[in-house]
Amino acid sequence: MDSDEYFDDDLDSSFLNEVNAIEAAHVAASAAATPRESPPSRSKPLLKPAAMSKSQYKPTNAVKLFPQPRPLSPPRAAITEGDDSSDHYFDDDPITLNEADCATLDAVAEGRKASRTGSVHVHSISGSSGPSNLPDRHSHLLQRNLYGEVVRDVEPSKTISTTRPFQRTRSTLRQMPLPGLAKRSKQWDRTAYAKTGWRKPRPNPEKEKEKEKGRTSDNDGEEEAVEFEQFPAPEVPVGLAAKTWIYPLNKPKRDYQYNIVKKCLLENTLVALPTGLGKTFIAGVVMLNFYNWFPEGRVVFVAPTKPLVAQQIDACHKTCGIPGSTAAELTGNVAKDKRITAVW
Ligand SMILES: Nc1ncnc2c1ncn2[C@@H]1O[C@H](COP(=O)(O)OP(=O)(O)OP(=O)(O)O)[C@@H](O)[C@H]1O
Repeated sequence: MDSDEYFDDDLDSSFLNEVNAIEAAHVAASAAATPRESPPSRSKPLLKPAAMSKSQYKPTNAVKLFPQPRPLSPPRAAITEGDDSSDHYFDDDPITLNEADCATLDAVAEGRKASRTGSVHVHSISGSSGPSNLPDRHSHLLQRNLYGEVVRDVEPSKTISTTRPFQRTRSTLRQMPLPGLAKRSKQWDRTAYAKTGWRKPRPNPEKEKEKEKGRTSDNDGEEEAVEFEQFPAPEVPVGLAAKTWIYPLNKPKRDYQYNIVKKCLLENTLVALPTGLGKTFIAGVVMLNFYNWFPEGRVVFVAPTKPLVAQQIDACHKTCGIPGSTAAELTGNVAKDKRITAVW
């Protein structure tokens, strides 16, 4: 929208001429009071060629320059064609342009337009280090230092490929071992493991000697492994008490218990029964008969735990009638010298 079209509809030409005359008188008075001087040359980008009038200057398609909008714009009817009196509106504007600056602005606008359409080109602006792709009129785009010298890049900039924007590079940090992880020096051999399996640790003779010393020094507090001597199997004196055997009747008679007891008295027997079916009672009845057959002999009952040993002694006494005074409990808590006196 042109600023000259503001007052075209409502104001007639006589009124506008009158306003124009008043404004011209004010401008002449202010010009007489302060003599006008030509503005000094500026270093910042300029917007209007100094040697061009408003009618002569035509901005390109890329850069369209508009004067600063004003609340009161001169009517078109008051200005005759070819009259340069309207240039004072531009003279009041502190920004002026020369041709080189306009060309620079054109180049910037063209660059922006190209970037919107997607065709991005990165030009090398490394100065004298290589041939520049920019024409001479774009020398203003070169980066310069405070002394006006062209700043050189450390490495010449590379052209970015639009077909492959990202290029994979291997990080150097991955190749370095982490501080918490040690480098693997051994590999797991499954075949060797399948052949050998877990191996028991070899006994250390020095440690065994230390254990032996500890056992001899402290016999009361530790459980020791009991050693047994092998004796020949006893021969049953046929014709004496072995001709008869007894079976307690203080509990209901069960045929399987009775048959197992009879079998155990005549042969070596391994009894395998579910729990709670009276194995302890069967063992007590067998021990009772051998107790009667061999009054000077000894019956040894072996159990894996101390409670089972105590349970068997109680069952032999209460169920089978074997006196408890004749029974002795041998565990690891009993000293070696007391074992002989307790049993034999
Ligand atoms: N003939 C029986 N008549 C009645 N009760 C019996 C008889 N025999 C054993 N009992 C009782 O059955 C219970 C289990 O007996 P016992 O402890 O001898 O079984 P067990 O097979 O030795 O058990 P575990 O396998 O746990 O040692 C006990 O209370 C016992 O008094």
